[in-house]
Amino acid sequence: MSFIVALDQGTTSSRAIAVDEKGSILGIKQKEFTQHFPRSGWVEHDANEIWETQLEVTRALLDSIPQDVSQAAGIGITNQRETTLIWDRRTGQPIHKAIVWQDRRTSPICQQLIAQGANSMVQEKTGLLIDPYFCGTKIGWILDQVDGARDRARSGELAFGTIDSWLIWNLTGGRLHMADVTNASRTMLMNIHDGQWDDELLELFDVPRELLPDIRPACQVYEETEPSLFGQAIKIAGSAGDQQAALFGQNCSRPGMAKNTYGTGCFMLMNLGHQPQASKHKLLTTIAASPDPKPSYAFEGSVFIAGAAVQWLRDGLGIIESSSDVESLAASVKDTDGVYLVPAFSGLGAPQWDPEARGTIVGITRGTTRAHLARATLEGIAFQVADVLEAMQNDAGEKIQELRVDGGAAQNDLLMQFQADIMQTPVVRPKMTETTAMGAAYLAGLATGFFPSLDSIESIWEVERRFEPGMKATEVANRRARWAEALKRSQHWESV
Ligand SMILES: Nc1ncnc2c1ncn2[C@@H]1O[C@H](COP(=O)(O)OP(=O)(O)O)[C@@H](O)[C@H]1O
Ligand SMILES: O=P(O)(O)OC[C@H](O)CO
Repeated sequence: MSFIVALDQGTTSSRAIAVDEKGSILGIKQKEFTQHFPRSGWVEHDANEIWETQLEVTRALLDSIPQDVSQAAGIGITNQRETTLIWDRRTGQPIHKAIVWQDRRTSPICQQLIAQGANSMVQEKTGLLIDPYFCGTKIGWILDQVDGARDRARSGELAFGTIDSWLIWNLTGGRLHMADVTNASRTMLMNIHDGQWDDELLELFDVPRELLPDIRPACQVYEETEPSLFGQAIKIAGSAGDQQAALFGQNCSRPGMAKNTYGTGCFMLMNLGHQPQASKHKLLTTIAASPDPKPSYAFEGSVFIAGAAVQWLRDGLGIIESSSDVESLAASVKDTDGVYLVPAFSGLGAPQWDPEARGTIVGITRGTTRAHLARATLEGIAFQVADVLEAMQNDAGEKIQELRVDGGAAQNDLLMQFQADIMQTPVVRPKMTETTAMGAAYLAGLATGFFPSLDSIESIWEVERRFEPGMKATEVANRRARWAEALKRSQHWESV
């Protein structure tokens, strides 16, 4: 029986998953890797460690399943997006650690570009808003900081890539330097209307074209892996940024369908079909993953801190032992007793886009306990998501019928119920929780013919639980007004 391998290279771990033609998972291997925080607001990854952990889990997966490597129909890749890497084409060695999507070091450069009035051109071409989140200013930072890098970039000695590019480069032994179009749409260098690198953007961010990979569709047989890596060559047949892969894995195939992933951050995407609408409410327009050669688009609201706030309760405050303990602790009190927690630990993403915001807790009294803080943390995640949903509905001009959810924190029933209540929209959790990896597996499976058609994958998606909104409208309005006040107090904090 043949199978597909999905490589899911996330912010905190590298994973490999094998899937059969019914969409059942044959095996999963996962390994965490080191997070580097060299300064306040900086986050880096060692790209060699990313590749080594990805290779290790893939080999371990292939060893653990009964099938032989020769039965692997293809590999699909999905990855943390925007994380920026430059390496030497000759040695294959990075010239600097990868600058992670969460990193805020280029905030002053972004503010300068915004002050110059560059935002409207950038938004019109890329669907993005100028922010340190994206690759453009990160590439410039590395080229300016590493001795001789700009000259070497111009002479074609260096290669830039997001993590999809880096994995494919290594999987092919340096034969292929490509980025899939969904990842390329997050660099701030690609025009989403023609799917090409854009000269005006390259000039604005001072990025030499010689650095850049070829842009390829998300669903295509690109190349084969180096035979020595897994004992024999396997086709690399699909690649998408993890949030676009999750939208595809959640079967949000029709315009208006939306999903939200609760991982380190929260990422809500809504299918726009073939129409690249511009947001009026500070959402992003991005390329969606699709087997259709005609480009598909999505609105995205990116929230930087979600599950990471629960990790902070665990590692920073030490008030829970594991992330899942937050649910019982939060459920031990009936409400937050007026406490609001805004988890703006690395600024605010959508819909505020305020890199100067910082985390805030308001409403603390002598009676506040760790349980109230735990509950306020979960509610803070949900309020951010509700703000994004509202912006998305305003942009779309229609109500989103249901929100499909996935990611680590989507397992938290209390959070999901509060989410449905505060958005007044049903929340639907599927049985298959590995939607990101499944999205990559579907892309590779469709490109190789392993999955014969879109219909064959649609039947794989099934509901596990539906959370119906139950809170009274007056209470929702009151809670959201209080949240808006708390949010105001966190904004612009660094520049106050
Ligand atoms: N039961 C839970 N309640 C709330 N948060 C949780 C729970 N379980 C896991 N998390 C959070 O989910 C995140 C991990 O989810 P995952 O989807 O693996 O994230 P990522 O892909 O960003 O690494 C962590 O930040 C963790 O704190
Ligand atoms: O690796 P994740 O799941 O935290 O996702 C990160 C996003 O792709 C960042 O844009």
